[in-house]
Amino acid sequence: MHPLRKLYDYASQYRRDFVMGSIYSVLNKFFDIMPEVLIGVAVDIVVNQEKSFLAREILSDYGITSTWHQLLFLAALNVLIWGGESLTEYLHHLRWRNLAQRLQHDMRLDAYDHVQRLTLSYFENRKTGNLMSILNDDINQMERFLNTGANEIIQVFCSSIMVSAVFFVLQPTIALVALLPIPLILFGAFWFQKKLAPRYAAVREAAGNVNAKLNNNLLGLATIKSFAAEKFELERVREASEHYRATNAEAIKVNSAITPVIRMAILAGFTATLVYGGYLTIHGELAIGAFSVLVYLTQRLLWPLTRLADVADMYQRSMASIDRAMNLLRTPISIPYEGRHFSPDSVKGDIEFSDVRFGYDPELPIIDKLNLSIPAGQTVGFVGATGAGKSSVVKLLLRFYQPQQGELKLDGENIQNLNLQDLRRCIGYVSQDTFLTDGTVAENIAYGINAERKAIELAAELANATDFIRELPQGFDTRIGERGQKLSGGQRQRLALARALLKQPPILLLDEATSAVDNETEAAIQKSLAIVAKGRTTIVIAHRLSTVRHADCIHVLEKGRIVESGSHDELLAKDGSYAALWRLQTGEVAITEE
Ligand SMILES: Nc1ncnc2c1ncn2[C@@H]1O[C@H](COP(=O)(O)OP(=O)(O)OP(=O)(O)O)[C@@H](O)[C@H]1O
Repeated sequence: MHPLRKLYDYASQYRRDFVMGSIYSVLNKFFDIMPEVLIGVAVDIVVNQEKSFLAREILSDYGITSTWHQLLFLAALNVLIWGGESLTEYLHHLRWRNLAQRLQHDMRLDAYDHVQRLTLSYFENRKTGNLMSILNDDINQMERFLNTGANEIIQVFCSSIMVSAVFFVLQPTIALVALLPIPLILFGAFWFQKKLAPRYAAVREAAGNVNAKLNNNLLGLATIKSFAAEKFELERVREASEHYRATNAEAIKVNSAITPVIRMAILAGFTATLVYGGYLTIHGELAIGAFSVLVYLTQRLLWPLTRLADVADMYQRSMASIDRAMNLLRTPISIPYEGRHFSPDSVKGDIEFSDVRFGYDPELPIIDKLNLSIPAGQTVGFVGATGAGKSSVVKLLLRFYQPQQGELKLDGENIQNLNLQDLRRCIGYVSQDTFLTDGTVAENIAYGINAERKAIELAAELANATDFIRELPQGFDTRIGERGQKLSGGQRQRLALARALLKQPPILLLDEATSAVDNETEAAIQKSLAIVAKGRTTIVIAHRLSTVRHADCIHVLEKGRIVESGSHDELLAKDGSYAALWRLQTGEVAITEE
């Protein structure tokens, strides 16, 4: 589908603005062309006086034939026309620019809203910087197009038609001569446009790549510095930027050729009018007034066509951008949000995995035949080698991903039938890579909810974060920098934990939530969690076995399958891989604790 068609469908609520903007543009062009016609009429009045076209055909009915009155009439008409031109100029600018502003605002918000709803796997195959460039540059380009480009296209088109009409009325043979270059010009413009389309698509892609590179590097500055890789990265940015320059150069090469080609065609039309029209006038076959109108109008007809180059350029750039933005907006959301609404308070917390099979690549399952039942209120631990699939299990529960086979149930209902946001609202999730925003400590703990200061402080207390928060310059009101970079890893983790606890969710998912804190702090957190976890279903993932040893049940995962399950003591008694891991971590021999 053509990008304009996609835009038209998208902007259905703005169709009135499109129509009104177009009407004002057309009227404005009409008023803009009229002065040239009036010049011809003025010449005609001066030359033919009482026998002028105006006197004969229009004013004689009203008894106005004197040259002076004709000129006064013409002057009044002139004022009206200029007034009309100024008014429609104001109106078309107002319409188009307001439309551009409102549409870019809506589109940016819609696109962002849509991007937020896309599944995580969508982002894994794309570069953030590229998405940023769609949300910023491409939408801005669409704004520029509507600001000026749409009006220009309409006016170039209108002036061609209007001037051609005047030509045919005045002198059809000259009209033919003068208009002869137009098909050539239009053909040339379309030909160039076709050449430009893929080039501008490549330019936008290259711009996205530069953005992606810059974005990635700015996030990884500490690593770049620690590897003294500044030069290496500069080279990589240079490569991306050079590619952008080169693709743009390709487009410029084509674009720059348009104006000269069009100019030559215009020259042919103008010369023909001048010579042939002059010849007819000298031989009395064409009135002087008509001749002067034709000469002026040839300019007016053909000259705007040189703008075709810029218009075609902007059009193609904009189409490439609109296409990218529209495609983003039309990307299907593969995990739908819709489903049965429910309140977190109504959730008991029974979780069941039955025969679940899942792989990020469906051909390569990393979880297979997973059957697991977690009764409401229990605390369950997941341990196992790195890459065994522990995090993937909780991500399935959050419906970040969809299993290829089997079912996940919450309180006996397939989670696919539940409203996605309601499901997530009843889960407190602390991920391995905590995301903190550039706000205060309190704002970060109360992320996404309205909470009183007392509740925030209590959550911080439970996450054993109060001591370090009090030592910050403004305590709970200290700003922690982008991604919380002014805090240590362990401090960040405790804020993330406090944030999950503040929600008081019926289900808690803690994925290595305390991996970065020292043993003493962890022990303190464990004590709080033992209280918090009462009445909640809690899943704890940890490499440090001391984190999960008090869980009601511990599952050992290997290559996406549960190979051992039981309490800490039962697993030690089994003397399997859990017991071996315990020995490795503690140096203790495999004896059960009595
Ligand atoms: N987004 C992803 N796309 C493709 N493969 C992935 C993705 N996330 C994880 N994997 C792969 O899936 C497997 C399981 O990963 P998962 O994160 O579930 O392991 P884990 O047991 O939690 O590991 P760790 O203890 O290191 O956190 C790994 O082989 C990993 O490489």
